[in-house]
Amino acid sequence: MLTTKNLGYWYDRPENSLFTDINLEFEQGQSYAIVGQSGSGKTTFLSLIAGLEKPRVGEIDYNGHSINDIGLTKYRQQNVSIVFQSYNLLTYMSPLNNLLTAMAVTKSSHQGNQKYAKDMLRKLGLTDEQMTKNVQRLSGGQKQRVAIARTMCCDAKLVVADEPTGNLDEENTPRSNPTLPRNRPRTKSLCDHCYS
Ligand SMILES: Nc1ncnc2c1ncn2[C@@H]1O[C@H](COP(=O)(O)OP(=O)(O)OP(=O)(O)O)[C@@H](O)[C@H]1O
Repeated sequence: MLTTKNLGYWYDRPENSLFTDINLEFEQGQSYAIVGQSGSGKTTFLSLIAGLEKPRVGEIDYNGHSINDIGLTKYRQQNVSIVFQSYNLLTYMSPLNNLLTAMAVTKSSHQGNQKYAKDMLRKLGLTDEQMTKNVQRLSGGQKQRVAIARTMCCDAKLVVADEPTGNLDEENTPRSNPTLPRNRPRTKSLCDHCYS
């Protein structure tokens, strides 16, 4: 379980806090959606629970241990996989090599298993031809699907996805495609002025 305790964050000055006193519990095996207006701090909040940034105030516990005490790098390496808004793919490589590299770096149980990586890319709708050409030659939606496939290959205990379907068409989003995960997210507003 992941718990946030009185979480607060600001970039420049404390009086410009993006959010304060965020107390949430995320249970194992569940999907959650964080919703809010543009600029309300969703990406910032995700970067805190992914261990990319330290909170200014409060604490994040993972299975009863402060992620600060675990060490943010260790916490990330052992538990977290991130689907970034901007994909963060290795642009000089093919989709397949992106997956194989991530599987090696994270010591995935599927490390070195090309068939597993290819099957995952196929599941996400990439053709055999697309998976071996440079990722720079893919569309935004195709890159996003590679980023999702990469996450699925890495045995992560916690997947943090920032607008993972933002560049996908209707057919490739869970709402309209019954073959994609349909876990209904529990919706929570990030802060008072957000809508849900
Ligand atoms: N590195 C930074 N330095 C200073 N301010 C930042 C930085 N990153 C984000 N901000 C500001 O913090 C606020 C929240 O940004 P964030 O990206 O977390 O919002 P968001 O809710 O994810 O937005 P969107 O839905 O538009 O992606 C914004 O006003 C943004 O300008």
